[in-house]
Amino acid sequence: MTYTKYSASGNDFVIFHSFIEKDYSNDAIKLCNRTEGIGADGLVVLVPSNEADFKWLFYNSDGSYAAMCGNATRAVSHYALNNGLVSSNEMRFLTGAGIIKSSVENDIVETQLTAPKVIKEEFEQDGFTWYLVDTGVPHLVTIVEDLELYNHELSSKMRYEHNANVNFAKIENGIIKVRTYERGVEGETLACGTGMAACFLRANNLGLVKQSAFVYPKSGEELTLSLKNGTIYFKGAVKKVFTTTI
Ligand SMILES: N[C@@H](CCC[C@H](N)C(=O)O)C(=O)O
Repeated sequence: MTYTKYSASGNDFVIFHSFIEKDYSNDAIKLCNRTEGIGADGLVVLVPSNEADFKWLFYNSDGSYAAMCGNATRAVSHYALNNGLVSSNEMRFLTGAGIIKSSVENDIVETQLTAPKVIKEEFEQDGFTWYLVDTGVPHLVTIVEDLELYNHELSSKMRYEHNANVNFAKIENGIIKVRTYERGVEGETLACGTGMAACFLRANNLGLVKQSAFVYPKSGEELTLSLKNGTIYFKGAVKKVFTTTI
């Protein structure tokens, strides 16, 4: 079997394609293991679809299934074009959260995420003001003055109480810096696309950023998030790290 490892702003994935649609959660646990496997935050398997160019099956590194992963939408688009699974640099593919549209220009990929849904408006808990939104998967967002306020224990507690990923965001001069605790990785990752989208939406709702903004995750890589007709567009570079046959 041939596997490709990608990094999308530091959020890393093992990707392969197959004609067989089945449960790949055990493969995710083995392949994503950083000591005995390839090592990644998630596994994505591309399978055929009658409705779109292809369908994806996404798993977190602990084997849990997730409906969406923003960074993986960018990595997978690049992979599909590079492996001849699509004939054009513009494509649409089916995820657990719905259809994703994307376009690839060299290493820069822009995807249109699924329409966001607010789950819970502003509420107070443990000394922070939170907002809960589904940008394909659920995300808690709190806006802080200092990203050093990111707290692993609190994030882990909030994650289980709300069954959501947890984001701390700092907004300064119209740019957003984000730290995310991810479900299914059970720790902080270098970037989370749907998390950045949730922080961007919250900041836009509060009037702190315009319809388009630069967002920097923990890795420091630059992403552009834009809001057009109620949907979020997510743009940035991806990197194919290596391909291996095991
Ligand atoms: N890293 C992803 C999100 C992956 C799914 C998430 N961990 C969950 O289980 O909700 C992204 O870039 O959006």
